[in-house]
Amino acid sequence: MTHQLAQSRHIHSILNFAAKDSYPALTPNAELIGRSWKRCIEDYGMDPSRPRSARIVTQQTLREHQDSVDEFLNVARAGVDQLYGIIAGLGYVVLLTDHRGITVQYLGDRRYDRRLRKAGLYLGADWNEQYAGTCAVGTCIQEQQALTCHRVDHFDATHISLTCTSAPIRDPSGDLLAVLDISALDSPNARESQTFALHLTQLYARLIEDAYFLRRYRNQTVLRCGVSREFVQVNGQYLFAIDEGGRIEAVNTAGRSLMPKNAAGLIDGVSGMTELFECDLRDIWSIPYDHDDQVKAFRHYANKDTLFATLIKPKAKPADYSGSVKASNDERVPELDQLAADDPVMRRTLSLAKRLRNRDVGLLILGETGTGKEVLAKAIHQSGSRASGAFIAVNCAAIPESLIESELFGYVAGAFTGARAKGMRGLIQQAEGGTLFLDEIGDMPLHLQTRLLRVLAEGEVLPVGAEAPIRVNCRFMAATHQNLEQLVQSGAFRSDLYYRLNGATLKLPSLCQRADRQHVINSVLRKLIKQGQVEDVHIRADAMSAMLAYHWPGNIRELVNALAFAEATCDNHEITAEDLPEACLKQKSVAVPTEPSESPDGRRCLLLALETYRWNITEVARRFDVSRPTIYRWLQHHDIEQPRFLGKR
Ligand SMILES: Nc1ncnc2c1ncn2[C@@H]1O[C@H](COP(=O)(O)OP(=O)(O)OP(=O)(O)O)[C@@H](O)[C@H]1O
Repeated sequence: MTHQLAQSRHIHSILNFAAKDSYPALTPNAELIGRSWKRCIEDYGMDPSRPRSARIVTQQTLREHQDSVDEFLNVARAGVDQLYGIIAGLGYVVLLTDHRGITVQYLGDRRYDRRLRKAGLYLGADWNEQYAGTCAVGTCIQEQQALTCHRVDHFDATHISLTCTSAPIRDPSGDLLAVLDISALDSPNARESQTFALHLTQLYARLIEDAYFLRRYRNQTVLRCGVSREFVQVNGQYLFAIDEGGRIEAVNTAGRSLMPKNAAGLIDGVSGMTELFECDLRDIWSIPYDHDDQVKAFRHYANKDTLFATLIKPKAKPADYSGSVKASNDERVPELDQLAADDPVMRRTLSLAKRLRNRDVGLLILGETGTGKEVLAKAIHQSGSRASGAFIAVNCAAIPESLIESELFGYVAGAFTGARAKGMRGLIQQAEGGTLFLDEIGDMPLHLQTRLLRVLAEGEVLPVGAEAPIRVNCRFMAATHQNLEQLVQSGAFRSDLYYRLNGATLKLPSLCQRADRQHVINSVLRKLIKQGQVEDVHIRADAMSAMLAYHWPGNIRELVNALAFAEATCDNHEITAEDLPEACLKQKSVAVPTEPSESPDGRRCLLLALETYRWNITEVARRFDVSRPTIYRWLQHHDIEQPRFLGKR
């Protein structure tokens, strides 16, 4: 049959499907492929009689996608190379896409470059289902499971000679991180020819996922379990990153299958190893790290299966954290590392903070109120070369305008009525040798911005009433929840001061957007216990589920208050959902909505997405599964103006 004839038959069978709503062939994937075809027709409005050519994104877009999974790609490369070594001779290519379906790593035979590129089996290819129709990568993203999309399983007639097999790779919080795919331009008609491809892709997806898990938790003890004593050290499939109290910080996909879940699919009822296995803490810590027989047997509480476990040691900490000017993002810096677990935005923020902690560039920290801007500034100060100096925090919004000047710059004796007889050293001088943190910098009056600029530009301060300036040597960090660029545009903030302060921008996501919310909740509680602000309590799973679902408008500050409240009201040292403030139980998360409704939450949610994707309307449209015109309609509806300074994307 000619390719053209095959294409027109395919189009006919899809039109037939659309009329009858049943997938034609009896295949193991029939239901799943049928669901995807339906999405293509009904949700994405695709027309099967209009095949589309493969789409390769621009170099710039590709780089943005690669940058966002940079650390993961470094780990994955070895797995992709190995897999390609196995299948290259069989005519396959290997694609690794991010969770949005953009191919960010690729290996294929250079001799067929042109054909492979044309077919979309290439670096930068967009295999999102909404663009490419039913295909292995896109449908794997939608269905969150491994599959083979063989020849006429594809929706778009352009792809019906391809055979493609994909498997999901998840991050340690269980969210989809990437998709591993092997594809070939031509293949035998029989679908069974791809059974091996499916197993191989799933195996390598797991190996890459686990390598990334071990990399992310290399500074923590990992309990590795498996069903075979002999294989547990080389291929124990269940991984649990644990803290010194045996509490589970993270779990890989296989490990998650051992955990009890509630109706919403959230891990429920278990927060520590001793609740999962019939053992106590001594049993776990008595597994010898450096011994011939490093394996111990445990029984699972629920299914009574015996699993064998081994411990993987945390990597040793470097002897000296301070002093080195060059910090790589791999380096462990405890003050900073403890602020986040596995959230991509926080990882980028902390990696930048590590690189810049010993430099005197101005840092601008952006985030909603209560997201921990001051905590981050302090951690940077404490982990940097100015740690022996003072950390002085000034809230520009909290000091009355009439006092800011004298508070910041100080004054000399007799400078004004009511001044202290001996004069006063201002906060800038008090930060000598250390760090001055200017919180809510957007509230600084214009005339004081001019004076502050002089301090930053010339390194000297002129106290009120003084005749000669005094040299100062401190680092400046500033923070705001406002849009400083917009304030600059409107003339309310000096642009020269903005550029001085903004040597680098560090972003803090709101708590409801963070993928490591569970880690934040646990670490805030541990900190409160350590500081003696609350007694030693344990969070029960129902309370944890409620807290994970709540949208935390007051961010970590609200979390601190909620935990303190819950500890005060709970019995038996155990926080249950009933002990939480009422608000936590009423409102659910707005972090992953399907559509911004007319409510204020809908507006907030749209704004969050716009900010997350830096006003890239195409990305935001993709995020909500709608078209670009719909996003523009929503902007109009919610009266949201696109900031001019970003220009059109
Ligand atoms: N990682 C953390 N661990 C424990 N507590 C934290 C953490 N981050 C923030 N907090 C607590 O949350 C509260 C708010 O933090 P912080 O003052 O740093 O936020 P902020 O963003 O500067 O707030 P604002 O914009 O209102 O000034 C404080 O009580 C702080 O101790």
